[in-house]
Amino acid sequence: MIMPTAEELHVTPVATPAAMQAERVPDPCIIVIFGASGDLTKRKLLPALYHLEQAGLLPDKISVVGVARRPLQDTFANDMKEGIIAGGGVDESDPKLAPFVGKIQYHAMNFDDPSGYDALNTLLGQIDQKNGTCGNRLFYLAVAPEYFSDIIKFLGQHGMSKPCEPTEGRTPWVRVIIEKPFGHDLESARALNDEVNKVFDEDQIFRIDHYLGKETVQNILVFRFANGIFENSWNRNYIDHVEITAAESIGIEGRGPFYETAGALRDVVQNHVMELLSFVAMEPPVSFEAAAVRAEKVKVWKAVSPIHPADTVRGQYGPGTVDGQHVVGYRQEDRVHPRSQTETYAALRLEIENWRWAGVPFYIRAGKRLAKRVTEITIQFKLPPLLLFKDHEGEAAEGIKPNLISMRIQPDEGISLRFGAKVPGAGMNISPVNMDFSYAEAFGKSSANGYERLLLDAMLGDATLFAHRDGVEATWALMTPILQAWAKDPVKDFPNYAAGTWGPPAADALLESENRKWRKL
Ligand SMILES: NC(=O)C1=CN([C@@H]2O[C@H](COP(=O)(O)OP(=O)(O)OC[C@H]3O[C@@H](n4cnc5c(N)ncnc54)[C@H](OP(=O)(O)O)[C@@H]3O)[C@@H](O)[C@H]2O)C=CC1
Ligand SMILES: O=C1O[C@H](COP(=O)(O)O)[C@@H](O)[C@H](O)[C@H]1O
Repeated sequence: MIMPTAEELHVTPVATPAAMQAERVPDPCIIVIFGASGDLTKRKLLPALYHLEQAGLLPDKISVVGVARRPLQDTFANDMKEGIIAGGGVDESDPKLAPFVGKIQYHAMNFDDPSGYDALNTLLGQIDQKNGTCGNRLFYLAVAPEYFSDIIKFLGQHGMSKPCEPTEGRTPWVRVIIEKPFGHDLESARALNDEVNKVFDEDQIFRIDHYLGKETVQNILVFRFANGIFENSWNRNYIDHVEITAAESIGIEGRGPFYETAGALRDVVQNHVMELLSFVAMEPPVSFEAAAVRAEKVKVWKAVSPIHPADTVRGQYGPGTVDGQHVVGYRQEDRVHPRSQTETYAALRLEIENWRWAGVPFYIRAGKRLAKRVTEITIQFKLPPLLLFKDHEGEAAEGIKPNLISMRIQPDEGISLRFGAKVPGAGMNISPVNMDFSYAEAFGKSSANGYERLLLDAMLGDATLFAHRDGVEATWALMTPILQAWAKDPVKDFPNYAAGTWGPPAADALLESENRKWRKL
């Protein structure tokens, strides 16, 4: 039988989205990193770019231009080399290292000085001529959020936001990656979106959330939508509740001034945790194209009922012991106010009002200086309707526990399924056991930090794993009323948890009032 072609059927064939193509090498380009002497560039961005180079995923013709204020021309490349070695676990003798470092250069300017942009533009033009980077630019704003607007505005004013004319059949591109936090509440996020959209078209803008670059986060969608057995029970009929924990054992790592204006809700809940929530709760998208995935995520956030302040908990760490070391409390950290009201811990309960999730509580907690570093999503299922074996809990057994799926985002990346098994012996005793998948065991490696994948996607123009304007505003719409309620109601009991513990007792009470408990991690 002769099958009609897509054209004859009047359907547009769906190209494999860039995010799903195995071998993807971007066009020649210049990556311009604003904030190049900062912590993020050295610890994460340059090591990530180097890992891409090692994997053969960068184009041969690529240049990296670091931009910051201090005159670092003589030392910058070497500094970045050290960052790649330390942050990327790279051996100094790696033969690709020196040639890669040779592609990095530095441009000193003040972000608010217009003349610096003219000089930068000239430099980029010269690099194009010399290295054949074809006018393609990826601007990365690895800077404090107060600089986002200025840099965007000046790029626009200096004609740097628009691609140059196509030559030799090639259409050059200009893209911008904007770091988080994208705004500090709904109003400021909207204003920033407006400013950015005045200069760049939406398809040029890549709002980064590095959680989306993590393999384990992307795997939530694969687990749900590439397997036939889970999705049927992924709803209110079978699921009792969902927990999302993003626990860190580190403190604020010298970022006092930033953290004082942020706090846990803004720093990780509005972005990383909301992304996890959307992946766990979304409906299957019609394809893995950026627009389809983003649309389903936004539907989840918009379906969340307003979160009542009584369903939230704030915490701040006091002195304590982490990994056997005494650590200071938040208020004693460098450049933190001695009576700071900033929360280093946030927990909340929310519900998603749609057909799939109505009535299922989602409990979320995130914090610094907790007992251990672990990001995990737990899906707790309902007990079976008939407890056939309830009279058979012998001494050797732990009893009938609900099924759990736990997705370990990091560390020890993997997924496990808890179910009841018969304890060997004459009786009919039941104990919980686990079926476990570990990334390290299955694939011989655990996941990278997320920046590799996202940098590559931005160079390829694939925005699937980046936040869209609507999404950013939808998550801020959820967080802003909580922030406003907290601001009106100063806390009297901070610090209310000791460093190295699991957070304030009120977070336990949030679940206990509904006869539940946080899973022990
Ligand atoms: N660090 C991290 O782990 C993470 C950071 N982020 C986000 O990334 C962004 C950058 O963070 P981070 O690297 O920690 O910040 P840093 O404070 O370490 O770096 C700031 C950079 O901006 C430059 N800079 C500041 N003011 C000016 C100016 N007026 N003109 C020119 N350059 C200037 C500094 O240059 P100079 O040294 O010359 O002053 C430096 O290169 C922030 O938005 C942060 O929220 C997001 C996730 C994780
Ligand atoms: O964006 C941020 O994320 C980190 C946590 O990222 P992870 O990949 O190490 O889990 C957090 O420490 C930081 O405060 C926040 O700004």
